[in-house]
Amino acid sequence: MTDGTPTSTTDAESHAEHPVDRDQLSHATRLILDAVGEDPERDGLVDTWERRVPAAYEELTEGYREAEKPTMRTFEAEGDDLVVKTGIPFYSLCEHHLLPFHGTAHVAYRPDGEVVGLSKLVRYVKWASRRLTIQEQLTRDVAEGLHEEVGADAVLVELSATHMCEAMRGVEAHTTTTSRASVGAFDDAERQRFRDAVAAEGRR
Ligand SMILES: Nc1nc2c(ncn2[C@@H]2O[C@H](COP(=O)(O)OP(=O)(O)OP(=O)(O)O)[C@@H](O)[C@H]2O)c(=O)[nH]1
Ligand SMILES: [Zn+2]
Repeated sequence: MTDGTPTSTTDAESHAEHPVDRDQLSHATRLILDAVGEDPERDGLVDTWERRVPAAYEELTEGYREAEKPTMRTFEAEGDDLVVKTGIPFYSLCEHHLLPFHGTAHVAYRPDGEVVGLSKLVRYVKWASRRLTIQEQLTRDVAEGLHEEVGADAVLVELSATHMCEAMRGVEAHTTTTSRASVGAFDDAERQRFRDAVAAEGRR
């Protein structure tokens, strides 16, 4: 359980609203190509630094921009039974190597008079993932973000991910890392229900 606050500070609130500077991204990409011994002017690479990489980075860092945050419409609903959603795919970038880590998110929340559209849980995880971060921080960002957005009593989040910085380079091991974060309290029966739902997802 990730109860402490991770040292990484990648939550959206810690960043001023900052539009992407496409020219700078283009310049930086050209420098990287040059630095690794490529010819940025060869046919196959001109569009890469001029257009493709800047556009890709703009998309992959949408999580810094509140304007891109999904609208979390809620509906009044009676009852406080746990809502559990498993198997949400996500893709993020590690802040250490700028390489992807990706996997599956599972979220649960106890409603407090309101529920949120189910697709919004998926959209929120995808949006929050689009930052440079570490897995533990992303897990906490999703838990705290959903708590605030949904107005839920309590939120529980589990992420399972594979890190390309471990798989493609460095230790060169394709492993799975699991992290959890929660806001509010859950009783034993609720935790068991969450574990059962996650386990059932793993068997699908
Ligand atoms: N806790 C945590 N560590 C991560 C995450 N993503 C990458 N790392 C680790 O960050 C560490 C960075 O270690 P450093 O020694 O600073 O960098 P490095 O020399 O590139 O390390 P190696 O990857 O071991 O080659 C590595 O152990 C990575 O596996 C993450 O999401 N959470
Ligand atoms: Zn990394």
